[in-house]
Amino acid sequence: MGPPEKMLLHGLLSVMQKLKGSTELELRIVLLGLDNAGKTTLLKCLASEDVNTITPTQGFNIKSVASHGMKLNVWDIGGQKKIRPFWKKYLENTDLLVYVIDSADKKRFEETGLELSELIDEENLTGDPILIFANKQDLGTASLASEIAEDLNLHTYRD
Ligand SMILES: Nc1nc2c(ncn2[C@@H]2O[C@H](COP(=O)(O)OP(=O)(O)OP(=O)(O)O)[C@@H](O)[C@H]2O)c(=O)[nH]1
Ligand SMILES: [Mg+2]
Repeated sequence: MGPPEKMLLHGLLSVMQKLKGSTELELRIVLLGLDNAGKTTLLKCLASEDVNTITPTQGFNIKSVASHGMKLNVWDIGGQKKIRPFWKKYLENTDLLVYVIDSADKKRFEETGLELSELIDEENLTGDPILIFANKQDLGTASLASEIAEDLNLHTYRD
């Protein structure tokens, strides 16, 4: 697992522990985002698996990872346009949504922002934390997380 994924995992687990208390031992985490954002790569990093043979996800992948005394059931859903209508059905009973963005794909910020705003209207998500992951920060052309937040109007989202 590379340093960014380690930081992500550590950060999100401490947030989840605070939100849910220390009693919750199993969490359902769903990864969503446009195709090519890096969701499957993230899933494989979290599971300490090789990331060199990844192909676009046609349906979904699920992995269970033990970490920080918790069992994380991580769902990675394909982001291609034809799969997006099915995203909603994975949100039921979700503890955390991680929305992954390719920070270097500026021409698709509008598209990813629209998909995100549709997800946020889903009632299955009400009250659940959402983490927006500005992925591919290693690329020279990547936008900063703060620029993405502004582009996607994240400040307009509440609760
Ligand atoms: N440079 C760089 N490339 C990355 C990073 N994460 C993923 N990639 C690359 O981005 C491409 C897409 O990665 P995937 O993990 O397949 O993306 P995905 O979101 O699962 O895509 P779908 O399954 O189609 O929804 C692959 O070529 C990855 O190697 C990253 O942090 N940096
Ligand atoms: Mg994938």
